[in-house]
Amino acid sequence: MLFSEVVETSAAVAATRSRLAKVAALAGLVRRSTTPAVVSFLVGAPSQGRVGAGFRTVFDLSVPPDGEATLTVSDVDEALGAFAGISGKGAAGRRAEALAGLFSRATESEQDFLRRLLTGELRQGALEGVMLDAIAKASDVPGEVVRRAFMLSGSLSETASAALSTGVEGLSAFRLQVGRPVRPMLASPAASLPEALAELGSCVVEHKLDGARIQVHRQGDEVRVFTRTLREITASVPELVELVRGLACDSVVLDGETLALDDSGKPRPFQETMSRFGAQDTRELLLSPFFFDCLHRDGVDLLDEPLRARLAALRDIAGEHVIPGLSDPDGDRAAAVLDEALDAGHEGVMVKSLESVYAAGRRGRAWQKVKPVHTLDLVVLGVEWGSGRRKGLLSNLHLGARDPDGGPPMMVGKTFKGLTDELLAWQTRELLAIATDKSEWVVEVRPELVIEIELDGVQTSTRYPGGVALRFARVVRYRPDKDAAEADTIDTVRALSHKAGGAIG
Ligand SMILES: Nc1ncnc2c1ncn2[C@@H]1O[C@H](COP(=O)(O)OP(=O)(O)OP(=O)(O)O)[C@@H](O)[C@H]1O
Repeated sequence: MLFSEVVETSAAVAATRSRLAKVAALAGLVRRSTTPAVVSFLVGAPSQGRVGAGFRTVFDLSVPPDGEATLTVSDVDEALGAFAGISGKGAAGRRAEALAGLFSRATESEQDFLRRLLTGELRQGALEGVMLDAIAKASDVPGEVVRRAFMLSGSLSETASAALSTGVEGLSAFRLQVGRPVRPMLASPAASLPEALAELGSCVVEHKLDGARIQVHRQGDEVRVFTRTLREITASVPELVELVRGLACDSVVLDGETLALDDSGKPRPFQETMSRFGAQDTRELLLSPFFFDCLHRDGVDLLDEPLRARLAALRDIAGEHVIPGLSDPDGDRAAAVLDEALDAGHEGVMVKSLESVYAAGRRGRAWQKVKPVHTLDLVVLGVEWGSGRRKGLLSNLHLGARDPDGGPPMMVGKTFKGLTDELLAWQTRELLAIATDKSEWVVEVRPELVIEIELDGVQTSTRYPGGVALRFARVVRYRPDKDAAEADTIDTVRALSHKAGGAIG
């Protein structure tokens, strides 16, 4: 298949706002291609990862050739694979040469696509859901079956190949594999604790800790740790690896939360926990794990077992490292668990149906979160230069909600409240690094950074494109553990405006 077909389909998908049209265009291409790379290219996830700003000079130097598109998808896939394999002395120069070689064979629109693909500016992160529908359509397999296979494999191209070649049978054979992370099960907000209890019936009420999600896989002595976005962080968290190696089992997959505690056992700020996952080694701050689920134990998959059975396995294996919780409490005792969690400095509680299976990658009603403070995770679209005490610093943030159909995020408000001096300095540095346009007042940025915003409510607005605006928004923190494809959608924001007077709390 010619690479230009991928480029054209991508442009067609970007140009339409209709989800059905996007699915149809993607399905057409997936049906005609046998190369898994097509799927990765279309969702903007090249297998060799992204390149840094240094490569911009290569892009600038490459002269668009005249003439026909001749590059095939395999040509590009091979070239990028070879590029990723270059390492050692003088690697930077040789990598630049390899890219320049690829670019010299590409047409102008292909060069533009490659440039955006490699720098992460294709902005198609949210296309994942649309692509799953397209794979289902292209292979004539029910969407549910495709989605489950993807959640278990974490790979869109693997899912697409299996769907096209072996259909339902092949996809149903996908199993959890110890060592390969699965998409975490997610929670929905509860209206209130009593309502969650009434809706779920037999349930467990657990502390909701404010740390970072971890998924731990152990096979024999080998332990691997992954984040919420399935990024491997094994090397950064040796104390967790050591602890899991000491548990009494041969193989296990555990889901949980990790955070740094202070001497009195209270959680330290979220930023400090996240700093352990970065490039810097800040190991003097030890992380503690709190597990809340067990997906596999000694050769047996537990995903399809009810939570009651998974928790029994978890308590057996992880004992003192299990998150505090209470099964089948009455209303008063559940309220006491919530008070206890808040007193301990945690966010609230999770209420989970004890009969529910582990729905990987799904945000259903089986897990409900109860927190007194309402927050949204939004994408930073731009930021205004500060004045007075904040002169020289990027201050007033432009906030966007995700378009669930893969379009660009929609602005829903601005805020400069809640930013500490430290955060102001940090965001000035980080936002300038991803700037796409700078004027005297505003710096526009690539919509990549997710920020958690506390708000009093949402009101209808004619000023913003989504028709809604945040009321009294303030910054809680940045969310480096989430990417833009996981930010809250415009539908979630709009739903808040339907609450009485738009006020929440
Ligand atoms: N007992 C618990 N059970 C499940 N998750 C928990 C628990 N305690 C803390 N968590 C964390 O809470 C998260 C869900 O709540 P919340 O919506 O506040 O977090 P989020 O990361 O903003 O959103 P989400 O993960 O739902 O997209 C989980 O992903 C997990 O990291």
